[in-house]
Parts: sequence; C-alpha cells; structure tokens
Amino acid sequence: MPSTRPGSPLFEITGVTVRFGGLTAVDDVSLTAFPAEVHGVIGPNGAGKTTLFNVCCGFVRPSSGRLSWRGDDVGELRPHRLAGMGIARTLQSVDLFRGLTVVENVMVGADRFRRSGFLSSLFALPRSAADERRLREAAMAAMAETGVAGYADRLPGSLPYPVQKRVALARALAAEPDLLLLDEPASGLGHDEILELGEFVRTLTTRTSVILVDHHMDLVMSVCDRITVLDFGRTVAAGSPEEVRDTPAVIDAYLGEEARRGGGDD
Ligand SMILES: Nc1ncnc2c1ncn2[C@@H]1O[C@H](COP(=O)(O)OP(=O)(O)OP(=O)(O)O)[C@@H](O)[C@H]1O
Repeated sequence: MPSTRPGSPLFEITGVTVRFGGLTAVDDVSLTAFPAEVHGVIGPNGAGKTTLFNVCCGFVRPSSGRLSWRGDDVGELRPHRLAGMGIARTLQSVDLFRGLTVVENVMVGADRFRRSGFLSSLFALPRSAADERRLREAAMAAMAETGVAGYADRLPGSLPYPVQKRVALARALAAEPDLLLLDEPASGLGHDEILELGEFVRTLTTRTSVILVDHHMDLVMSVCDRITVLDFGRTVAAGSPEEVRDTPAVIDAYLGEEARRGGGDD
C-alpha cells in the first residue's frame, strides 16, 4: 500500500446523500480526513451524524456520492473490509463480544496482523503459542494505554459502561489503524472522563487520523483540527474550531436544539 504524502487526503467523502424512504438523513455532505488530524462531525440530535458515520463504516450505503481512500475510489465500502484497509472504529453501542473476556475482545482487534482467522481459531482450531502470545501482548499494550489492563480477564457485561467504552477503544487501537472512526465516544461519560478522553484522542494523531462524531461541543472544539457541522442532514459550517464557532448557522442549530429540549446539555 503506498504511503500517504503529508497533506494529501487519507479519506474523502464527496457529495454523499443518504435517503431513508422519503427522509433525507444526509444531504450532499463532503468531508476530507487528512493524516495526523482529528476531524470532528457535530450537530444536534437527528442532524445525520450517525448516518454519516455509518456510511464511513460501510453499514449504510449512500444513495449517491463517492468515498475514496488514499486517493482511490473505494466503491462499495463494506464493514469487513475496513480492518484490511487500515480503518478501525468504535460504535456508540460499544458492541463488545459478551462471551469473550476483555483481553480476548481486544485480541480480535489485533487479529488484522494474523494470517489465519482469530475467531475460527479461538472457537475451534488450535493456534500456536507464539501467535497467542503476540496477540495477547498487542492487546495488553492497547489496554494499558486506555487504562483497562486490570480488567483483562473480566467479561465486558460485568464492567461499568465507561470502562466498556475504553475496552472498545483499546480493541480499535490494537488494529493499529491509519484512520480511527469514533462514534459518540463521550456518550455516557462524566465531565472529567470527557476531558481525559479529549486529551487521549489528541495524543493519537502521532499515529492515526481520527474522525470523531459527537454532539459534545466542548470536546469537539478542544480536540479537533477541522470540524463539519451538520443540521437536518446538511453541512451548515466546516473549518477550524475558530471558523465554525461563531458561525450563525451553528449557533442557530444548537440554540434550536436547546429550545427543542427545554435548555441544558446532557
Ligand atoms: N435506519 C433509518 N431509517 C429511517 N430513518 C432513519 C434511520 N436512521 C436514521 N434515520 C433518521 O435520519 C435522521 C438522522 O439520524 P441520525 O441518527 O443520523 O442523526 P444523529 O445526528 O446521529 O442524531 P443523534 O445525535 O440523536 O444520534 C433522523 O431523522 C433519523 O430519525
């Protein structure tokens, strides 16, 4: 795979539209993720953030538009192709394997570097001690980074939600992605945990690009190099945090949401 020149786009979404029946959830949205940058997607509830994220993961096929990876059209993006391309993701729903321990879950992320399938060998075929050791070491390193190494042998369901989110992040990092897609990483976290998350995501840019979808304005503003603001499926602003912060359409979108919810943030 050719290396990406500094400054050349890593992942591009061009003119993507997603329709669900008569509803246009994402309307002609374009976004470019550059190497070593965090690109944020924000917007009030129902703005189309998760739908756009699902397009990036191959869960949702756009009605029109184009996706490209390192300058090449990726055509129909499929979730199972992401890891091989160098893309990892965490989902809002956490999505850990309930029957596997924490370390086994994270080893699934590191599986990208194995020849034979990790899951098939886990459930059926014997695998070499060296393979097992290497995967476990990679998993433990990722878990140490996100602060969950102490939970290695626990089942995810027995852990608090914020810890499960850290496990999911460790699993994505164990894949050593070139692009990390994070859907609502701050949901369910307290104020201090969100600050910690923001600092951690910032450190990731030495080794991966990040697309971060979240509605926590403070997190996105403090962590992202570039931001795309959606409202009713459309891009209402795009640029640096400074550029989007004072855009009237952004203020309108958030004030509008506050009014709809009766004020306050969650
Ligand atoms: N599978 C689907 N079928 C029909 N409509 C959908 C589907 N998924 C999303 N929508 C609709 O598309 C619009 C955008 O939803 P989406 O979940 O992408 O917004 P969001 O910005 O992620 O919102 P939230 O912050 O509440 O998660 C909403 O009106 C939603 O009801």
